[in-house]
Amino acid sequence: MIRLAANLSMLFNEHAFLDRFAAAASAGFKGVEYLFPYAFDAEDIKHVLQEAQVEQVLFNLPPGDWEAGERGLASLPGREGEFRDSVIEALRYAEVLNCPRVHAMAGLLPEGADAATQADHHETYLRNLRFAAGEAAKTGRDILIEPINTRDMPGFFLSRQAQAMAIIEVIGADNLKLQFDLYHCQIMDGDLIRHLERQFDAIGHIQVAGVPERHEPNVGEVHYPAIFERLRALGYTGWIGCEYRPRAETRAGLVWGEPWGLTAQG
Ligand SMILES: O=C(O)C(=O)[C@@H](O)CO
Ligand SMILES: [Mg+2]
Repeated sequence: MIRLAANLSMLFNEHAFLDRFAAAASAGFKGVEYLFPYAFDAEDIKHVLQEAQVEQVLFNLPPGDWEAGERGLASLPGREGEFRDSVIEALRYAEVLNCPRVHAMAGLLPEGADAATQADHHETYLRNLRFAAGEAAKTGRDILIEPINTRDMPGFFLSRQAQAMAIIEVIGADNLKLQFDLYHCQIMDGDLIRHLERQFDAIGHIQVAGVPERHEPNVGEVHYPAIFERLRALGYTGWIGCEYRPRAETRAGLVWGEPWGLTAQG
């Protein structure tokens, strides 16, 4: 069964944030995800989720100073206290929103980072992810890590699928999983279906977008019907987050999703 979630940081931006939940539901989405809930009271978001009858499927931990260019704290040496606070805060929202998983963004390496600095980030990342997985396990939630392409996010610490899989393996926590974003994988690693098959057991969430412009999935070089078919054959029962920038009005561009229950006409 293909279950599609609307990424409300990118889709339905024609509406104010709290109105995007109903807009997504009326287009056929059963779940929603977005970057961050923290500018809103958790109870207010819970209310719009319930009104729209959609599930909250994912959001990110507080990422540090986003406006100043920070992109997560999980691998940043010296920021461990802030990272721990971010885990607690995200899990507090997850509890209210009944969200089973949260994404811990890795953060950026300093420009020109030498091998010692990279090793320091790696060790910090491992320690922080162990802490996060331990805290999340207390309420039965998953922590996700996502390789992100370094064209969009230069310096992002976690950029390759193999790196993420090695980290998941070395930590060995059942609730530390891969956020498999096919858009990033296509740019950095390619070979999407083989990655999907090899990594299947580690996948906690999937995201899609057209490549290379990050528009609708039917625009660009990736043939998503073949990927959705393989997911179905593999027995994937998780969510697929639609994390792309619509070329024009969100609803008009949903034609690509009609075979999977979305409706392009309002
Ligand atoms: O950019 C992406 O891709 C995401 O999934 C965001 O949550 C940033 O990690
Ligand atoms: Mg993503």
